[in-house]
Amino acid sequence: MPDTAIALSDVTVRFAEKTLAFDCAIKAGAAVAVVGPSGAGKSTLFNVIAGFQTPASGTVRLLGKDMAGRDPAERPVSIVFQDNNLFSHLTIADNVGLGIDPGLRLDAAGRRGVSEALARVGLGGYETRLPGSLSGGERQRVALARALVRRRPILLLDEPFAALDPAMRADMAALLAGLVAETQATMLFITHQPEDIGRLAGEVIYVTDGKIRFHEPSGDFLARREPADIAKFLGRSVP
Ligand SMILES: Nc1ncnc2c1ncn2[C@@H]1O[C@H](COP(=O)(O)OP(=O)(O)OP(=O)(O)O)[C@@H](O)[C@H]1O
Repeated sequence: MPDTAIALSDVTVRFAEKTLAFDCAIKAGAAVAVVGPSGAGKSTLFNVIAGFQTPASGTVRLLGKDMAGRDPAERPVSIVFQDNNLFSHLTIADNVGLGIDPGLRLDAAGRRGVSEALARVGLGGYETRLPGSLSGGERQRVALARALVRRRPILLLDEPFAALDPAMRADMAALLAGLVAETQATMLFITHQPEDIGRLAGEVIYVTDGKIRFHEPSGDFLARREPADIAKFLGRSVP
């Protein structure tokens, strides 16, 4: 596998009101927290990597290959959206099975993969239940199981902890840390909570105003006393 999992060079995204610009290189196997204020461009960065947003210019290379013209399904990426996107009328097993085949034509190995992924996220035995009977945290884990069955080497998680209470946040972080260690996936996750960085990330990308302002080891980021917006985010008193 190439050393660099994700490389964005001179990527720009133009919306009516603003232009966003991304440059970064992320090593294979890295666990990266993507943080920054609301509206900074974090989700757009994910959409560019996953192929839901086509850049106006620049190059997106994943695992050494140029992704120009490749649809999301053709990329080595799984993305878990913030609102987890489960279909309320489908069972949990079918919701996960969609990750293997959008037409839900699963053979025995596929069905076994679904059950294994559910067990992996702590939801063994939930196969026949419907999303409406699950808690927010459980639904989030179903979405994660659906991403896992796709077995893509790059995993993007948009606020995986948002719907979880503090104890469940710690459980989810431990689960994700175990998964990354086991699968050697490259994982990026968006969070608004500094404690998630220390739990899970080796490095931090700080996005503000449509740009990657810092990309550095988690320890360096968590020790920052400036600039003021990061000190505030980290809960330090700002003079
Ligand atoms: N499809 C779109 N059309 C126009 N503007 C957009 C579109 N998608 C995003 N934007 C704008 O681009 C900027 C970045 O949005 P983005 O959703 O990436 O931010 P974010 O950092 O993920 O925010 P949050 O933390 O609130 O989810 C925002 O100003 C947003 O309004």
